Amino acid sequence: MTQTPRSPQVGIIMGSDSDLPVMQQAADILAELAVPYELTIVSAHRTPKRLYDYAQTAVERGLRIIIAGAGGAAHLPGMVAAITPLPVIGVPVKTKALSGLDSLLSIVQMPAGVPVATVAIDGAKNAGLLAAQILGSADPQIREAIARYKRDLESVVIVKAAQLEQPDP
Ligand SMILES: Nc1c(C(=O)O)ncn1[C@@H]1O[C@H](COP(=O)(O)O)[C@@H](O)[C@H]1O
Repeated sequence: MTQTPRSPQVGIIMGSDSDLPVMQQAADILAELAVPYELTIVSAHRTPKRLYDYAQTAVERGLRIIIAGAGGAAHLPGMVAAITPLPVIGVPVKTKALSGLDSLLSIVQMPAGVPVATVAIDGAKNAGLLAAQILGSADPQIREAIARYKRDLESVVIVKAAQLEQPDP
């Protein structure tokens, strides 16, 4: 399991290593914001016992939020949410056959009582940001890192707008 040095607060899981190019974006933004995370592969379909153990021990291992990404018949986020009391953010991973609409609908259409906060198809970066924002609501250091990130985002757009508005020499 890939881990940052401090005890992880966010668990990032995915159904297959083929999801890694997408799910790595959640890890990257958490690293940028200095939020400790762990990252591994867990599948409701292929490793049901591992899924149960992961979700069942998440709280005692110190996790505060779980980001779960999967493609196709993406049952992983919902099954994790069924087992753990922690908030779960679902990432629908784009598929070849149905462009990720299958993943999106599998994750977003949860029955009442078992929510999964679902981001856009391949929206792993936003999943990481959302996890940091949830943690930041009770952690001033993370909140400040998010505020800094937003200021940077704004500056980039302002600079681009200024370049665009400049008359041709
Ligand atoms: N949707 C799930 C689950 C699950 O929901 O438990 N486990 C694997 N998968 C998905 O199957 C797709 C194809 O997997 P492979 O590339 O390994 O064949 C992946 O996007 C994975 O998330």
